[in-house]
Amino acid sequence: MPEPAAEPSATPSGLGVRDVGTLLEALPYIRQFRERTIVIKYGGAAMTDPELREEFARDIALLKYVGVNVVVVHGGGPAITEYMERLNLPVEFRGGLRVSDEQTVEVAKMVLIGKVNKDIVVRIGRHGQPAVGLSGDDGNLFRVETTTGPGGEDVGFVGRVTRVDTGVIDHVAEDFVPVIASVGSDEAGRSHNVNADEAAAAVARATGATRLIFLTDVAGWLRDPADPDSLIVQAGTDEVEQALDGISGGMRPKLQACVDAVHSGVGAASIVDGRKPHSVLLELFTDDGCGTQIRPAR
Ligand SMILES: Nc1ncnc2c1ncn2[C@@H]1O[C@H](COP(=O)(O)OP(=O)(O)O)[C@@H](O)[C@H]1O
Ligand SMILES: CC(=O)N[C@@H](CCC(=O)OP(=O)(O)O)C(=O)O
Repeated sequence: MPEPAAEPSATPSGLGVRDVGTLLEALPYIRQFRERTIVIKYGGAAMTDPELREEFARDIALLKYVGVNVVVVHGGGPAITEYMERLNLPVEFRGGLRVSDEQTVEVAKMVLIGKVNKDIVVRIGRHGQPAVGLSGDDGNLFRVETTTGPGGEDVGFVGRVTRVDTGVIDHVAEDFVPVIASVGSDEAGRSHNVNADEAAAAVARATGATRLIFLTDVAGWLRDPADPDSLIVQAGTDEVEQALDGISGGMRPKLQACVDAVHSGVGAASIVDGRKPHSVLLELFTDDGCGTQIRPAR
């Protein structure tokens, strides 16, 4: 069979005009985000599929390479649940937060810091940008306070981030990509489990980030959670606040985190589909973006 004819406008490298167009479209955004801080919350499906994990690491390496001060904050809820079940420990969520006794916090720390964090660090490093793993305890990064669920439910040792000391992030980010696991301690040194969406918003706020991006396992904020085509492409913080009471599951802490971040000066917060390869790059470097973007109220 004859070889398919090359696109008439293809260059000797095989790149077509359309690909060059994508690069040109990205250029003003690369310029806009150069030397700016962008916080990426990593979790959900993008973290469970090995191929997507690799693509994510490559995208983060690329961002650092083009001069973006990229900071990764990660969760790993499904991995914690898997280990809890292996250890025959009960798994319970209230208001989107894991009910965490002392043993649960211990498992969360082992899984997030020991396993998930190191996996991300190794992958980004293999793509040419050395990364450094941190938790809320490193360099006194987070101070937390015991919190309750959204309806005042007792959830045990779950922490609300009350202070972020960005010193360690600033030092690390000079040469490395900081990768932060969402655990921290209170004033008395007691370890707490922290919802990673909330940790990401706290980091974005404290670092004065230009953008905060959440990767998740749906297309974004859906008007109807059962209808994947009902994506809300853009919303003001006021619209999110009006809708919050009616939103269930993990989308609630995510949208709350978007609102908190934008209220505290982050330019925009986005929720993008982590099942789609390169969703972070599409959101940052294309005119159409990808997923839901939350902006200050008009
Ligand atoms: N209106 C909504 N739009 C999108 N997802 C929603 C909505 N309401 C509830 N959800 C649920 O929120 C989930 C995403 O939150 P979560 O599971 O915590 O994500 P992650 O693990 O990626 O942080 C979705 O898989 C979906 O089941
Ligand atoms: C208090 C609380 O719920 N902590 C979360 C921390 C991990 C997390 O948030 O992971 P995802 O972002 O992957 O959901 C948990 O234990 O699951």
